[in-house]
Amino acid sequence: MNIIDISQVLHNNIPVWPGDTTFSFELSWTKEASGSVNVGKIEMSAHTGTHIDAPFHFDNDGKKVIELDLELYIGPALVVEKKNIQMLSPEHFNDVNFEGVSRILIKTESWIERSEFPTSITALSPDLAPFLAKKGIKLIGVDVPSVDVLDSKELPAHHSLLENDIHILEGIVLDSVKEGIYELVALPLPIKEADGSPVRAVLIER
Ligand SMILES: N[C@@H](CC(=O)c1ccccc1NC=O)C(=O)O
Ligand SMILES: [Zn+2]
Ligand SMILES: [Zn+2]
Repeated sequence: MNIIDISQVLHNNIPVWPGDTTFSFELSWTKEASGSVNVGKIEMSAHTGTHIDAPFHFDNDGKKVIELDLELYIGPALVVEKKNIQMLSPEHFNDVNFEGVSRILIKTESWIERSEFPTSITALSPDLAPFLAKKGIKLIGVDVPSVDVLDSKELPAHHSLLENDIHILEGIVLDSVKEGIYELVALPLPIKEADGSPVRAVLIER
């Protein structure tokens, strides 16, 4: 089985949303101190690295991570390249064949220097969601930290995706992935109350 890891590596210098909790992993007990084991402690924002958004992230009445259907995060996914576009809208997807897939992963390559949080990214136009929903899409993944422009407070793309029943995967790494259909596995952790969750996202070549 050929597995392509499309997850960002979590480390103590991983960039996070400006002002958000920084990522930290440290040993709270060492083998030397405890006499038996190393025990790690993690502190992080739910929106660090490769992660999913639960609707509760931007809608107080929205579903939390624990309520999400795991089927969304396992199954065929189409990878498409859409480079050098500021705002993706339906016209950019006229050439795409959506047959047999309910998940689409977009390789924008608009965040190249991943050691720093980006200053601008390819975002989604709010009218893309109804278009993708008509094509049968239930999950969208992007290689950037957000589906909206970074300074947006209204988050029109997030809301439009939710209204159209499309779930969000952010921060995937598609640098070495070619266009085509793969099996995606990107399961969120069952964190009660969470608005999002880090995932280990992989593509399986078929
Ligand atoms: N929408 C972004 C995260 C986001 O907007 C955010 C994350 C942490 C702290 C503040 C944020 N947005 C503030 O306007 C995401 O889904 O990851
Ligand atoms: Zn997020
Ligand atoms: Zn988001």
